[in-house]
Amino acid sequence: MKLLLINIKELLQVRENPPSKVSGKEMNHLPTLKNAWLLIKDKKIEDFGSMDVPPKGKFTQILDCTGRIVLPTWCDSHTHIVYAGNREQEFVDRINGLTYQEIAEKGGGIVNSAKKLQQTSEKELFRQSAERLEEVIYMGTGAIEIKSGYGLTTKSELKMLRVAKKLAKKYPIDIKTTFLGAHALPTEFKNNKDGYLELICNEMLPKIAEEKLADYIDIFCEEGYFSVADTERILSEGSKYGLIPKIHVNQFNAIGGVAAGVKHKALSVDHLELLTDEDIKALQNSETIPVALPGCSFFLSIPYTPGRHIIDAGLPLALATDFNPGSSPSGNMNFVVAAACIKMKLTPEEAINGATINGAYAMGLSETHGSITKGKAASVIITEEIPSYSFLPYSFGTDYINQVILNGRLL
Ligand SMILES: N=CN[C@@H](CCC(=O)O)C(=O)O
Ligand SMILES: [Zn+2]
Repeated sequence: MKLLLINIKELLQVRENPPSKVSGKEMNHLPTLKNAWLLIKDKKIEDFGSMDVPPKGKFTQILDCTGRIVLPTWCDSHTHIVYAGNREQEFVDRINGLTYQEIAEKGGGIVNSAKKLQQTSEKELFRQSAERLEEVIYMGTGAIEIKSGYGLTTKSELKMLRVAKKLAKKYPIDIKTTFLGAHALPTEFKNNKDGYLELICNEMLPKIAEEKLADYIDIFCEEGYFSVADTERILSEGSKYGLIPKIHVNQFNAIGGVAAGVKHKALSVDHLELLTDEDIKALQNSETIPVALPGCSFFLSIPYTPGRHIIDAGLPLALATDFNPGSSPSGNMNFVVAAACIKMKLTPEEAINGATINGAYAMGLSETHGSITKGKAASVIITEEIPSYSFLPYSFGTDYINQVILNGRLL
């Protein structure tokens, strides 16, 4: 199967020898090729070039992309799309004056989602999650990370991860999974945090490792949830099973979790709505990538991650949706890119790098995703006819995706 895209107005993120991530000033550079063609062979990118030198040979299908921009699909490195029901009542409660923390203290929040998920069968959980996955695929997401963390019992955490694995089997999108048992204290362990941590370490982790259900280990390092010491313990325990750390940190308070993440060689530290100079220092000279989740800031009306400051400090930055029922019920990476430009003052080039090549890095997919490179996955977005790539974040809220190709498959 050879699929040829011709007359592409502009092919974005074209890299012959792609770096694993881009940092600081490099983030403002988005390599492109105007008036281009792209050749896809089976599931991979075979070649690309200028229409001045068109490719020779026979092709199964030719797509004329006149006026359209083509770019790698979004890499959404932080989601919780496997969940049951929704939490729109909490949304209304917040409009009426309660804070996210107050709602959690009253038994809402993560524990509320856990209650719903525990009562939902695996089949129904799959059905609900598949609907969301299909939605994000058509919005241009070609690789996605999915966390557990709404189970909070061994049975339900396993149920979530099994559903994520089944989604990976059924859909052409690339999926990485993360075990987030330490997302909140379940009601039964309200006054026994150590007991719950024991359960995670002695029961959940061995089972998850045995069934090979997760690539990463995560924890919500935050006041009222898990401390830095808990974080260190869970990350080292996960590492014993080969799970690479990725953490939720600095969402509401900066308590030293970023340095702990770096110390444990976390692949990413996510949220960072609050960031200290010490955090920035800890991240410099590390391989850990900061991940901003502007959809969460928008939805909860909390500060935006200081992305401008992070990039100006020479660091890389990835962008993700945090799609979840409580703090960001949207998996729209197009909106995330727009919000990063509008609210975090990223240039369109920085935002597109954050959502493609750096997103791929934040989910361990640098080798196969995030750029238009020979041999990488043929997962691309074909836009509608638009004047320039800056038009995508500029016209926030409007869908300008014409077609999505995932691993060579035209959807
Ligand atoms: N902050 C922790 N976890 C999720 C939200 C969980 C929820 O409210 O259901 C997040 O990334 O925002
Ligand atoms: Zn999250």
